Amino acid sequence: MATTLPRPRASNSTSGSTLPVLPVAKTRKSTGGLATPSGAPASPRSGLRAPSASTYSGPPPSPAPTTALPTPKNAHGVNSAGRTIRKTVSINSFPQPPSRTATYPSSPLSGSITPARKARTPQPSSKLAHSGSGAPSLLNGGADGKSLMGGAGARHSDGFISVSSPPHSRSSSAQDSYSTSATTYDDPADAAGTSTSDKHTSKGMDGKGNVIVSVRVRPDAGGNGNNKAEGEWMVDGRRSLIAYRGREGGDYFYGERARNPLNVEYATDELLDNVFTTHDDNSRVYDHIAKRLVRRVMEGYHGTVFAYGMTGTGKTFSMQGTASSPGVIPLAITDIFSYIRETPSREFLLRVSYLEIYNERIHDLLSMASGNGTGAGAQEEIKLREDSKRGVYATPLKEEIVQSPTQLLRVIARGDQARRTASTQFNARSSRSHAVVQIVVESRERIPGGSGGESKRSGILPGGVRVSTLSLIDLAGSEKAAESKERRAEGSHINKSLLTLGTVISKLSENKEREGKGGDKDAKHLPYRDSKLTRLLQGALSGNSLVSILCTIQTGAANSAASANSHATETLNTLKFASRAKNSIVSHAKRAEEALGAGGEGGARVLLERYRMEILELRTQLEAQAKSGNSKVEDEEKAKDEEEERAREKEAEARHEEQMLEMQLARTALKERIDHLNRLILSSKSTGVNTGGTYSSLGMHARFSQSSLRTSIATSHGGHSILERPGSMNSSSSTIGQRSIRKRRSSIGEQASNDEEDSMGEYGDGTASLQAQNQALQADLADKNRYIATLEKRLLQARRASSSRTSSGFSAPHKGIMVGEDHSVSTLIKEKDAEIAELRARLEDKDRMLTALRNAARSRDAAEGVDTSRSEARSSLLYEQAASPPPQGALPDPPASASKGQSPIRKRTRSVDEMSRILDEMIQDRVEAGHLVRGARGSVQVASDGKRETTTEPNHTELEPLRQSPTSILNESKVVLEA
Ligand SMILES: Nc1ncnc2c1ncn2[C@@H]1O[C@H](COP(=O)(O)OP(=O)(O)OP(=O)(O)O)[C@@H](O)[C@H]1O
Repeated sequence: MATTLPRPRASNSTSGSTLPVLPVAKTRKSTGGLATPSGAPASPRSGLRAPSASTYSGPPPSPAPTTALPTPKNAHGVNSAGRTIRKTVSINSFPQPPSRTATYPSSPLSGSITPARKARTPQPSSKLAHSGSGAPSLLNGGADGKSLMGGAGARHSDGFISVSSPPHSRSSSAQDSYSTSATTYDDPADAAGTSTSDKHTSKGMDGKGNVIVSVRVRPDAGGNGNNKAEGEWMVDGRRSLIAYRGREGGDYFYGERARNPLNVEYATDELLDNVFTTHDDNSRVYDHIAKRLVRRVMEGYHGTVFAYGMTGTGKTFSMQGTASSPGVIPLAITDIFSYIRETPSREFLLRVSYLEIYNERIHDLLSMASGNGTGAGAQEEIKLREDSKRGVYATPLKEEIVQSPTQLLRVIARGDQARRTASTQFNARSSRSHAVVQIVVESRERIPGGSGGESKRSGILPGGVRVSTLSLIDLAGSEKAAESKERRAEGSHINKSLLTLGTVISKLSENKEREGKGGDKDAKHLPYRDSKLTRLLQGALSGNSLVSILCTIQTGAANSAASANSHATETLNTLKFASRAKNSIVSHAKRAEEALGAGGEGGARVLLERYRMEILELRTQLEAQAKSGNSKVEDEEKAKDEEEERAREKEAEARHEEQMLEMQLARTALKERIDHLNRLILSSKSTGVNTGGTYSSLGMHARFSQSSLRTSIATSHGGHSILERPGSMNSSSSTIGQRSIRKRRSSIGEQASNDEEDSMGEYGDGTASLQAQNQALQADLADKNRYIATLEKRLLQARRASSSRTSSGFSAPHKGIMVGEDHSVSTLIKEKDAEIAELRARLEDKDRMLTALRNAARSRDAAEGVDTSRSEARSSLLYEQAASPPPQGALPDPPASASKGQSPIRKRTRSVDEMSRILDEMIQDRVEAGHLVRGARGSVQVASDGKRETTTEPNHTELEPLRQSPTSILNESKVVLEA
């Protein structure tokens, strides 16, 4: 837009300008003191405080702006009260702007100012007449705005200003800053004739006026800017002026003065820019209209930013922006998180909701499936409620807690997707609903010391939770009747709600006017409930929050004159709305009170408090768990150790038991063995067995073969002839018989003194001797049987133990030991089996011996009745057959009487012979089997060591080693067990 400002004229006449005098709007009363009369009492500076020297460390402040400001040549137009009385003002009345290259002080709204910049003397631009007021404004005070996008955007307000955005500085405090609240709009409130300056000064005195109204001009789509309609408009961003030269034209001034006595940034009464030209980008717009407000919200104030304007004029573009030029919403989000990052003294919780009002119905954009509101049908109806703490709010509404800018942007983008848009005559993607993003900021003070302190929290915090809300609203655009029915229906709802908004603002203005006049307390009814939009905005409009209204217009128009006219009318309506809003909304926003605990505004809604409590609770639980966990772990370890110990003990016990059993078994076996051997020894010493032993020995002799007998005799007697000569069996037998008798005689003789009975039995009563032998053998048999029974019992025990050990041995960890033990046991069993077999064999022998003895006894009895002569003959034959006289010491010569008849001695001799023969046969069997070796002098020996055990008949020779060294046998058994 090639708007050029006319050169300032000497007088601020309301006419005579190069441009037609702007028509005086009905409601418009003053331009707000566009020209500040020289020395006018209503100087914007009035009431300003000088920067505090104590707080200012930079270069000396610039001279008082008033001195720098050119004195307006016409002081008229301001009545005695300082109120602008001009109804209209021609743009020609503006002072001559400085040259295009003039550098203006950076807008305080656009960022912090370096001391050098601060010290800069206001340039002529600041001398421009304006209607800035001195009303302090929280929104203007901070003035730390700097474009997050780099802030390098040059101001090309119609080519007049080229100012780089000052560097961004978070450190510049927005607190306690003030700004003038200015309006150029002659609204009804000014009807009383008070000068704008005065009015704003008074506003500044009462601390109100936290409202920013800005106007943004959208570039023409064609970009030529040469059409007639556009030519009727003049936009001076530097002076925050929009002038229309068409019908019902006028000047609309939106400038403000920034004052910040507490902050050196704004040492002077600088003009704040609230009119954005087609060259201003989103970043700059954000810096001026929302940055400070966002900061205030972070500090605990409620804030509302909304874009108002005709369809297609750039509301959505300003609020959302594009990827390359983010709008108010994304930039606010960035600033919110920057603030959190740079405020370590507090902790924050953010939750966001996003709703739209479409056809007078509220829809939750975060609960809807994306796709132009297609999911709306499934939604529960959302209603507006009001309570004293929260004001008016929509419910039920989904709120999402967000932790990063990206997350927050994503949530909002999701809502955007669900928002209803449609193509209209003026906008290919026209928003068909009012969209409200609400970001709830909860914050609370943190205990100094960071996380370390946090961990020491006891749940009692120094301050409560502050809850503030930032509402970012993109209104649907007002529009003329559309062609489509649907669009018309939408349009009528949109228009109705916007009309209600306008009405509310008008009435607010009227009320304010009444209040100003003092008396009329019957405030006009404010029709907030006439539309969902006004109802939702009720809190903001009634002054509970800081408000920034961005009105978007488009000066260019469609080609036709008719559309140009209607467009101009719409634009003028927007401008009027902006002016009225500026003047009527009186914000008395206060920092939200800190809710302590679960009370206050927060109540259940203050999630920060709830989460904090929950965290504390969980932390306590965690600590308790950790403690119990530790002790549990300790207990578990202890229990485990104990269990292991027990298992080890058990195992050791079992092993010990087994070992004990083994040892016991071994001991028992050894005992048995010793007993057995002892029994054997004892039995070998017993009288009967000893007798029998002689008997046996004789028997064995009898059974020797002749050859062996011969050899034996030859060996024994040094080759006596008696053995040399071949003899019959009988002779041999006789000889043996003689020898046996002799031996027996000698043996008996040896023992005669010890055992008379035996001697008697031998030589006196043969029957008695046989009986004794029989008894001895039976005793031996019984002994053997007992031993067998014991061994069998032991064997059974050993087998049982072996099977139990084998079964447990597989599960036991020490299988090797068990296997070894099994082996030893099996060896033992084998040994026992062999022993049993041996004993059985012995038993058999004994049986046979018994049989033989019985036979012998029977033979003796029979012999008693046999013919004596025959006996004698046999006897003589016996003696005759002997080749030589019996050796000395052998059988004694038969007494003479014996040969004379049947004497009992003879009979006995015969039966003894019989027995000897039988015994000889038995011995012979053994010898032939290789078990025995006939020794010299008729003794027998075990054939070898290995066979000693298997000797069927114990005799002196066999038992000798046992008698000598029973322990050696024990050792031998032990070795067997250990194998
Ligand atoms: N300042 C600007 N610079 C460049 N393009 C702009 C500007 N303002 C608006 N536009 C463009 O104009 C078109 C309409 O803008 P936008 O949709 O923001 O209008 P609107 O006021 O939201 O309309 P509606 O009320 O119908 O939704 C878009 O294509 C947008 O990119």
